[in-house]
Amino acid sequence: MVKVGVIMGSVSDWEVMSAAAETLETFGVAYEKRIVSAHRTPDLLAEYAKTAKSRGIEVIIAGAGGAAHLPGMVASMTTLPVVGVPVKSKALNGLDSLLSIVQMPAGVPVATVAINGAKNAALVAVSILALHDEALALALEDFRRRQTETVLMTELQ
Ligand SMILES: Nc1c(C(=O)O)ncn1[C@@H]1O[C@H](COP(=O)(O)O)[C@@H](O)[C@H]1O
Repeated sequence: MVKVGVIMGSVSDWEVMSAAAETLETFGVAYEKRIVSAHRTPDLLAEYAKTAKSRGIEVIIAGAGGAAHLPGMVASMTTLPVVGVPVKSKALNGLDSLLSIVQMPAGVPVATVAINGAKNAALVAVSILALHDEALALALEDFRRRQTETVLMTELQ
């Protein structure tokens, strides 16, 4: 059953957002990926956000660039946790994306990761799901252990 919704404002975001998909696949988390835009497909956005919970989605990862209203608008229409990924823009290097996602008014949160931080967005989703999934929790601990080992074993040339 699909647990995570990975949505993005444009097909052009996929280059960045595919890292979230790959990470979810590594952990065996079922996800769906969709293009949904607050600006270009506002009705679809409302439908997606309002039906996600009843469809069994537990976390939404939303990536967008520039005037990145998508994550905040989704968050306004669901009580599911929404993780926002500011996608690096050409004009302002993603600072516009970051600020428009992170500066939410109190009461409607978007958990915002770094510019192009799609991998970390997936890891946030995994850690949320792991709260009630023992196997996933063990896999996450194992991931962290292996990551630490890799750093400790790395020798500078
Ligand atoms: N920020 C948004 C939204 C939204 O927030 O609803 N919809 C599309 N976009 C963004 O526009 C950028 C350029 O899109 P195009 O490459 O399609 O012109 C993308 O990074 C997308 O996320």
